[in-house]
Amino acid sequence: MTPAARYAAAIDILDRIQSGEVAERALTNWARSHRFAGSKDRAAIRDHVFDVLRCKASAALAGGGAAGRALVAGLLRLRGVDPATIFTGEGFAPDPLSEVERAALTHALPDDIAQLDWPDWLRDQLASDLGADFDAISEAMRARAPVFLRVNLAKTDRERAIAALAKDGIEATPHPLAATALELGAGARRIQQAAAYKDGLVELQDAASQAAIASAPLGPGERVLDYCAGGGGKSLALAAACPEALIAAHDIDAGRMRDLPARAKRAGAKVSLRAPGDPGTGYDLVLVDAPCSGSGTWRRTPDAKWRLSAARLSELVALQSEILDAARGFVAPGGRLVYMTCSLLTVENGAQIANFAMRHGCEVLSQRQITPLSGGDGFFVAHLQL
Ligand SMILES: C[S@@+](CC[C@H](N)C(=O)[O-])C[C@H]1O[C@@H](n2cnc3c(N)ncnc32)[C@H](O)[C@@H]1O
Repeated sequence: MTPAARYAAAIDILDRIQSGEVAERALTNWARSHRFAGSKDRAAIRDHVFDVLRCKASAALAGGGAAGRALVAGLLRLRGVDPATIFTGEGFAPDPLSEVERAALTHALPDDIAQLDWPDWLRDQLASDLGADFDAISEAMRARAPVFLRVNLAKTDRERAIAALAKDGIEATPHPLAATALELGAGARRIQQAAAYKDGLVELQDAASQAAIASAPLGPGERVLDYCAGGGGKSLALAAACPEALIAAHDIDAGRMRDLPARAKRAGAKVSLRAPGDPGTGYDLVLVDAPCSGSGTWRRTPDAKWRLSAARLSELVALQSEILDAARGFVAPGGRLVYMTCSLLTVENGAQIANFAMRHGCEVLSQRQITPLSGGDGFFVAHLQL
């Protein structure tokens, strides 16, 4: 496909998303009905769609409308590319711009246009929560997120992992957020085919998650429960950080942990699985990586940004509070609770923890809000002494 034809495909897919289809499904359905598109085409089209979704409101303003054509033309304009060079109508390129469309592309844009790319109902809350960093974070959230790896210290070290990745043509550099973090450059898309990945020397994990795990040092023989383990990313990171700790993984949905045994085998990690509703008790440390808005990860899942509602956020806050109360019961006397979210919102983070500490009269040992200004996702971690 030509570069312009890929934009035409993105317009088609954006129209489907704008009419209510979930982004991933719209991309899959498009690929199924356009079998001629190769993997490079599909990757480029996906990038265009996600680039627009990250900046959907500002692209709509710049392009003069909310349909796929206006969104793509608006994004090109925001990037300093003349949309007329893509909308040529030649081959499979989008049809030429009409006069009305051209006129819509000329009006002036506000200086603080990045602030538009938050849901309207959430903007003031985020502005208040993020304070002086609001503008810079608004801008950062409109760019693609880097790809990060966690070096599996149980099998290798950072320098050897970098050398192993280089053999497969993948460029990796240490990232300051965590001692285990590598940021990928050229070749990042091939990571799952790389020997270093297949051999468990590295895992895909955001640098901010790695920093949060590094803040929870474990001792040999300590009993740890990863209460909301999901796919097990945090369990594996804990096991790599302290192979002598006894890690148990639990999730209310056993299906979410389906791949964990295979991932643990590849990583050479020992993680025992608990049945849903039977997490066990008497743990030295209970980790709650809670279900949340995901607002810190919206660079990777921009569709979710526009789908979150105020009602859903309230439900999540109530669920986090219930989960924390339940998790408290699994901690041994004198043990610790570590709470994490990939959210930027105080209501899910600092306020959630302050309420919990007040309800149960426990001490907040530390808390940290990581933002995309550090390079990784937005992430929150708090340590509580019970
Ligand atoms: C943010 S995800 C966890 C991600 C995971 N820790 C990782 O690193 O890949 C939150 C998880 O909490 C689980 N969950 C939701 N409600 C729960 C509950 N009441 N008790 C335990 N787990 C729950 C969800 O099934 C989901 O897998």
